[in-house]
Amino acid sequence: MSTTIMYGNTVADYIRSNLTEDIRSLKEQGVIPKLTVIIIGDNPASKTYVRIKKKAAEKIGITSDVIELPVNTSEQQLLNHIETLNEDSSTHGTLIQLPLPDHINEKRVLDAVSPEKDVDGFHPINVGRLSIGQEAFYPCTPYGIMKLLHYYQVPVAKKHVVVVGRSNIVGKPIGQMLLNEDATVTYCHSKTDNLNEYTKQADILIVAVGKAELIKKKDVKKGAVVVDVGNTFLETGKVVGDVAFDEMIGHVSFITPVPKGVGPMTITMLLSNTIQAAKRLS
Ligand SMILES: Nc1nc(=O)c2c([nH]1)NC[C@@H]1CN(c3ccc(C(=O)N[C@@H](CCC(=O)O)C(=O)O)cc3)C=[N+]21
Repeated sequence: MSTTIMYGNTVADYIRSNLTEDIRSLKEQGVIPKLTVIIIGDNPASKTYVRIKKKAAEKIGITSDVIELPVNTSEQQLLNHIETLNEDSSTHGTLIQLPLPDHINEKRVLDAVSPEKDVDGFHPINVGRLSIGQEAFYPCTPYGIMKLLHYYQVPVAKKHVVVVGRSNIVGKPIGQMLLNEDATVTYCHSKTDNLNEYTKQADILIVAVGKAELIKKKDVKKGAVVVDVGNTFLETGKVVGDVAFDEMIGHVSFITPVPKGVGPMTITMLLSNTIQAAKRLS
């Protein structure tokens, strides 16, 4: 079995070069797309991600503002910042970096972002629109996975997709996007008994759990397509996914690596959503 590695960074470069065209035509109309990221506290992983987002935005010509707030910021202060951004016509996308500190209610905060500027696709309006197949901001990671599967021409209709993980950010929405493309979808999660009885049945296996190398060769059908959404920083500084990658080579038909797999696609779809927001708002 020959294994194709689905490189997100390659697809990301391709999509970003198309986005550059969109930015050029927006600029001709006098619109400079702008993304504002709010980060609270000093979680090192969050800081890394925010740095990656800012750099990627500026590289293709999206203005990027980062509002850094101290860890003791109150929920009300955060809501005030969000309200200011909702009213600010120079900002098209607002992203609240997660996770938030424990004293802040995530739901109230995400609900406060204007759905028109919700480039993360986390507002209930956008979640609802996705679930009934309407146009919406799609959450960046699952949206990026769909683009990756399309780019590598992986057929989805009628395939049995097994999603491991049921987060609002990845697991649930990727299942819905695949359902919208006529896949048969099974969700597994932390309370699923005998997980590998399900994973072994997958034509396409999406793993979004956050446990380093949870999924081994014995858990995956020969010739399956594997998408690894994990991103665990080991103490050695290495980043690994939820799938034991090396064992899968020669066993599966397609697989995403970590790093350079889903991560760069997430960032790319954030840029794409920001440009969409700028187009719709201007
Ligand atoms: N409001 C919000 N929106 C998010 O989209 C969001 C978030 N909060 N909180 C955290 C997660 C995580 N996330 C990643 C983005 C890029 C990489 C990425 O590009 N990773 C590189 C490796 C990173 C490295 O090498 O340091 C790669 O996979 O090649 C990973 C993870 C976005 N998230």
